[in-house]
Amino acid sequence: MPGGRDVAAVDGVSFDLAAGECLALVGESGCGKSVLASALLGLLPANAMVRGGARLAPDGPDLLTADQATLSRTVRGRRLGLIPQSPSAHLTPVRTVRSQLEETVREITGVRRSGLRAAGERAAERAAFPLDHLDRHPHQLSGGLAQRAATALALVGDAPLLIADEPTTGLDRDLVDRTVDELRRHVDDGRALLVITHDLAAAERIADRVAVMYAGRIVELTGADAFFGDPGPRHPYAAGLLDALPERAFTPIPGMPPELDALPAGCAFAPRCPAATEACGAPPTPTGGVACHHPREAARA
Ligand SMILES: Nc1ncnc2c1ncn2[C@@H]1O[C@H](COP(=O)(O)OP(=O)(O)OP(=O)(O)O)[C@@H](O)[C@H]1O
Ligand code: NI
Repeated sequence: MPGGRDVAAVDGVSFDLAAGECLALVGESGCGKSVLASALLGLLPANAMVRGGARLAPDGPDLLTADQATLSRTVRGRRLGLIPQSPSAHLTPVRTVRSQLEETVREITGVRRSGLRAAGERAAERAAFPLDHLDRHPHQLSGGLAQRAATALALVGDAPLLIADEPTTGLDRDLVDRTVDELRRHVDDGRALLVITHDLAAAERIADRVAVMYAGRIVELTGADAFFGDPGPRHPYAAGLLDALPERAFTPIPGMPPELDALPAGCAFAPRCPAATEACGAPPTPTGGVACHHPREAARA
């Protein structure tokens, strides 16, 4: 932070993700979703402090401590793919989309020169990137096209774990559905997907489980069917997110998330929580997937 203060942008987060499973990470802007993704990819700024561990396999290297050479040679793109939140920042500005796709295909899959053009075009098609735009440079692309170019690049490696940070931003609804279906295919082929999204409709369509983040912590982690259906979310913040949807109650959560350098001593959501009690002055211990002193029971029956 400016002025040399430290903030805990992500704190106490723990989850696992199996092959063939999609976990959706949801929560309001600024709650720490992208910082968590960057930590897993070793892409945090050099002055960031990270504690804990993260492994792709029980015998694999710890992603949080692995050196950059190992990460870029053996992990990123091959075992861990990323669809970044700001695709234009991750595309190389001076090269066409075609040349970036072909290079990635060649490096990761070893396709030979004679087959590269066709393989690059197949990669573009997976992300619905129009072939007649392949010879453009990133600055000649709309936000939605840059998003699809980044998605095409990330899908090339068919990595066992794909992290997609807001993969549907800037896309029309039918392209959202197409992208979501392509990502779901990645999961149904036996790979894992961590999808970060504001779009709860997309999360409902794709996820097996849902993790809700608030002020740097996971406040609820549960099955998608239970979350979106019956009995519904148990954490009041998670319930508030769903109630804010136009197709549900369309009632926003009052107030704003706290500043990370001025978190309340107890439950960070208590100042906005309709059900807060004195107990909420102490931090809640996550129990049964919910970090709340007064989780909702099966209230929607
Ligand atoms: N390099 C940094 N230095 C200081 N604070 C940072 C840094 N990077 C992120 N933050 C802070 O960490 C918090 C979490 O940011 P993050 O980008 O992870 O949010 P997010 O949940 O991905 O939000 P969005 O939905 O808008 O993408 C924010 O409050 C942000 O200001
Ligand atoms: Ni983000």
